[in-house]
Amino acid sequence: MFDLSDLGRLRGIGLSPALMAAFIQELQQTALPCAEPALLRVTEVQREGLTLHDGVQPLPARLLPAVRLQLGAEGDAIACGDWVLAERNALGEWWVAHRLHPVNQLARRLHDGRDKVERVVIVSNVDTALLVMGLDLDYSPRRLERYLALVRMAGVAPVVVLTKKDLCPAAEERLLEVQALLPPGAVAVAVNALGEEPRQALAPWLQPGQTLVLLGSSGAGKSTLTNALLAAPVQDTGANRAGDNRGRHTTTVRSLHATAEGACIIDTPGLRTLRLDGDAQALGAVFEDIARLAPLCRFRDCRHEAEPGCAVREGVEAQRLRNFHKLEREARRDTLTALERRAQMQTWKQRSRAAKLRMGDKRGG
Ligand SMILES: Nc1nc2c(ncn2[C@@H]2O[C@H](COP(=O)(O)OP(=O)(O)OP(=O)(O)O)[C@@H](O)[C@H]2O)c(=O)[nH]1
Ligand SMILES: [Zn+2]
Repeated sequence: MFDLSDLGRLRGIGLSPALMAAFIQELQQTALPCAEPALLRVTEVQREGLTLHDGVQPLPARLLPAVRLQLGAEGDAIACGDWVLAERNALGEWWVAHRLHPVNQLARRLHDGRDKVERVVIVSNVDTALLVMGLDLDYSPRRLERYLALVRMAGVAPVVVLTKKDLCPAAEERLLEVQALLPPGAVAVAVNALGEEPRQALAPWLQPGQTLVLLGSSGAGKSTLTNALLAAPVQDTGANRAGDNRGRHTTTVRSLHATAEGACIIDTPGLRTLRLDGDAQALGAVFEDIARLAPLCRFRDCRHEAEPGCAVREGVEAQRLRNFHKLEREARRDTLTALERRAQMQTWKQRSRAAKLRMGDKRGG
């Protein structure tokens, strides 16, 4: 179906074997939208057009209206990181004919006045989110909890990178403090982002075909870290745009950088201001300690605020609980549109069905 010689190139812009397998499966169930589709990755979304990448060069493209309409009807949109099938017409213009199902999406909520919330997809198909936080004044376990929750609700694996280790005498203690906030299996590292350290410390997440995004406040060290991980330093990421491809081997689209190891980093402005998409229910699930203790509260519907006999207030650090409540309020305040609410009910139902099945398994075995 595809030219296999393309696959090596696509690997360099994030095509993993797992993604490829998912796409093949999807395409076995879908009629091919065009005769000779090329598999390409979206590296930038503009108001009118898109930039696609074939692993060698950026290609300006447009979305076929039918594709836009269909995505819109599903409350979805094309985003940086998406994989698509596109075809070139007789005029040499690229048109996107099909968007392949993303394995995950980081989305953001925008409030439009009082009662309308818009979901904006920022990036798709991400393997790892590097949560970047400086060990200087930027250091805030509460903010980190927020990032961890938001990223995990989107199904993206977090790795915490504490930068400016060289400037912080308490680096080791803070690393321990952060490790205590992590879900099982997640990792935090402390580095001096100005040196070679990041590449070694992050090697497990930089395998060829991996896609990473960096999240963190301004000044946390995201650009410094990106430069430390890239095949060749990008002097000024902002100046390195699509038109500047001077035949270099590495990708030169502004928002997608290849690392020395063959992973790719997506850097998109949308990720810099963060109010990620998520609901209160899902939030509860990613604060595992709270979820674990809640059934032990005296009242079934305990909100862990002022109720007597609250096991959560007893067992969870006050600041962490306060932060949880804050995030929860935020998630609730994001009033959902009717459409979103229906979609959400559907996932909740599926989830609780799956959970019941799991419980049944446990009891049975
Ligand atoms: N000493 C030291 N300085 C660092 C380290 N990481 C980043 N810096 C410095 O911190 C400043 C901010 O780093 P940037 O990489 O620009 O931060 P950023 O997260 O990209 O910031 P925005 O682009 O505003 O989002 C720069 O002056 C870096 O040189 C580190 O590990 N050690
Ligand atoms: Zn309680």
